[in-house]
Amino acid sequence: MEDASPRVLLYILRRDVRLADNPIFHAASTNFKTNTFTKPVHASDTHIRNHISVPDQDIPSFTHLLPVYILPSNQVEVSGFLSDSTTESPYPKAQSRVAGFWRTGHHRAQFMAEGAWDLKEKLQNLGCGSDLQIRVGKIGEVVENILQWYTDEKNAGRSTVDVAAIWMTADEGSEEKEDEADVQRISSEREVAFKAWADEKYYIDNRDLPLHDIADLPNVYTTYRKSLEPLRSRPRPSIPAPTQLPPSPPEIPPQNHPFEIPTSREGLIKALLQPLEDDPKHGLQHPPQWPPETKSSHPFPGGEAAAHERLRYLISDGAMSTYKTTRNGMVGVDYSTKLSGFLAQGHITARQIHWSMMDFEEGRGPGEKIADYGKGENDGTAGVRLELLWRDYMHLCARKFGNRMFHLDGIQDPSKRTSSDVEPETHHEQRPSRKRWKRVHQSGGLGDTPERTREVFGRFRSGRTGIGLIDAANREVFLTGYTSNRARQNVASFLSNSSHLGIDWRVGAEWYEYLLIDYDMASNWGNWQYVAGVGNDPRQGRVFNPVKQALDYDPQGEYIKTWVPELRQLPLTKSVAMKKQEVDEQKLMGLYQAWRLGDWDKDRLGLRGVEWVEWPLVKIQFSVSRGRGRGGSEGRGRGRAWRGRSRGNDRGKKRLELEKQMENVQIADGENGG
Ligand SMILES: Cc1cc2nc3c(=O)[nH]c(=O)nc-3n(C[C@H](O)[C@H](O)[C@H](O)COP(=O)(O)OP(=O)(O)OC[C@H]3O[C@@H](n4cnc5c(N)ncnc54)[C@H](O)[C@@H]3O)c2cc1C
Repeated sequence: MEDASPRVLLYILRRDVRLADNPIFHAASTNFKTNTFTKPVHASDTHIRNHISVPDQDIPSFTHLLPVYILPSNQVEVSGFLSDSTTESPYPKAQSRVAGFWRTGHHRAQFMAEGAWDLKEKLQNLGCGSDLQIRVGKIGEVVENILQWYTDEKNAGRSTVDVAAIWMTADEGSEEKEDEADVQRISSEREVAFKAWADEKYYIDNRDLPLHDIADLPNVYTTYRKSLEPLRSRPRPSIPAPTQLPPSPPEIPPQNHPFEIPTSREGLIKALLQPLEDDPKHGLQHPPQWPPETKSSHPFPGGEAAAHERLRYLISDGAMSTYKTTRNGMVGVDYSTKLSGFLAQGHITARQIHWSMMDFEEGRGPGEKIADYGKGENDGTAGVRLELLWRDYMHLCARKFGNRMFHLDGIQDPSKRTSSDVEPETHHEQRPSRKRWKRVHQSGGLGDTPERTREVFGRFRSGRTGIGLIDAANREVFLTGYTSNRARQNVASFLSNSSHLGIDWRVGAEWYEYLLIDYDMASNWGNWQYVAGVGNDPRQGRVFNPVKQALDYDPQGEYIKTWVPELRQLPLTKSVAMKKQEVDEQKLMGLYQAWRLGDWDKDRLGLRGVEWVEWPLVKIQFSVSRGRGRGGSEGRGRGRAWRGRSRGNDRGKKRLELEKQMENVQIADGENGG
């Protein structure tokens, strides 16, 4: 006679919070006894894969599915979930290693909660008894508690449930790998089958890469990209969303003491945000304030539904097709896709984005009114694919270099490099000596003091350095959790480069980890390293001149005025003839660095005596002249020539020809540093 006891498949979710294109949900659906799998739901129906080959021995016999989304206590502060406010959390605070910031801030915490709740509702709406459980704690401990609870209940005669297997999706970070190893060990100790599934949220499936060993990954993105072109033919088909799943088990283990899981989306958000409210100012004397009439560039809630809504909009409104010309923008919602947060949490996959673009390119699905509809790959969709490959590349770099990503010198240890690490055409065989940074807890040996470095870093975080572009970007990211790639590059360069602040780049990366809605371990730490010049790329970092960059990418001062409202009333044009206005170069330079404003403007704007105006952290000498070529050189966006030829760049070019006189960068210090 068949054993009638419920057999549970336990699915531990981390950054795979979606129903569609999720191999685990798909396998649970198709291998469940009453398999009634029917129709997929998303636009890429034509490119779906209904059968994924999983060896039979990997599929346990199960009758119920228990999906559990765990908020890991080392990355997300969980003390807001304590059932009794007088109890202490058993876990150390989820704070960063170097600067001690919370590791997950408001913006991402809320986005994650929204994503989890969206999936919970999706599962419930399948109407087959499925649901998502949310738990907090150390992942291994949560799993152990679940297994122990079922054992105890069975021993006490209150339940007949057995856990048949544990499945989870592998992830790249070292902490994630440790959690996976813990779960595997616990499974093995308790003789429960375990399977770590490949993470399928990337553009090119790892199993299709032309790499025998991760050590073979080229250290230069361009080399990697060229080895994979044409990119459009690379992604695997996506997997449809199941319409039916095994039900949740009859008994479900509760959240372990001393925590309690709220029963509403709002309650979940509140519990996540509560510990962060203790110090809403982050120890900053002047935390950024929301500027009047300013809208976020990232107004999207988290979740699979919102991700697909955004994707559909990008395609049907044409923003995907114009991406190449708008991607260097900084103001508004549609200059770039804003899909990064969804990708980071696994609310959507890169190949789903690819297949939706493919539908458009081949004249299927939404977007009929757009000129490029049905005309194959266009500059915009090709540009998005290139970016998605950057994301893949960062994640592969994380695999190749592992924990070295977090070290001050990154992976730039000459003794560990081989000649094949060097990009042949750039002839950078000679590695420069190690870089040094000003440190926040001890002197970096550069005549700096940690007190002064902390003070400067505080002004940087507050958006009060005196450099318009940097201040706008830092205020924006603080208030919204998002800022453009262009802004991020400038900010990272400004913090870490010795000709500007020269501060330990890791505290910048930690600050971003805290703030970013789209924080992704590999993309964040990889990009910071890349700009700081400690990454695998042979060039020694990207030195961006934020004044020249503002002129190229914010030629009308729109971005700076959006986030630094103190400068909004500064007129940037002057009359040169009847009805003829011309850019007032002097004023524009004053917008980019307010110390350059004349006394009359300072008085009029109420900026006289204001610290970031009168005592900027850095003064960049930069002048404008007519009819002369641009001088100097600087980091170009990740070496992609076309990125530099932005819309803003062309406009700026028409109006102004600049001569860069950058040699004279002064780091304001001591008495005039404020
Ligand atoms: C210092 C610094 C820190 C960063 N931290 C993160 C991070 O934590 N998480 C993150 O997703 N991106 C990070 N980026 C990369 C990039 O800035 C963001 O991915 C991008 O701005 C997100 O906006 P979007 O979705 O509109 O991007 P789009 O321009 O629309 O690009 C499409 C997608 O491509 C991917 N992508 C684009 N550029 C990069 C890149 N340089 N590296 C990796 N992936 C890329 C993203 O997934 C993005 O959603 C960082 C960049 C810098 C310079």
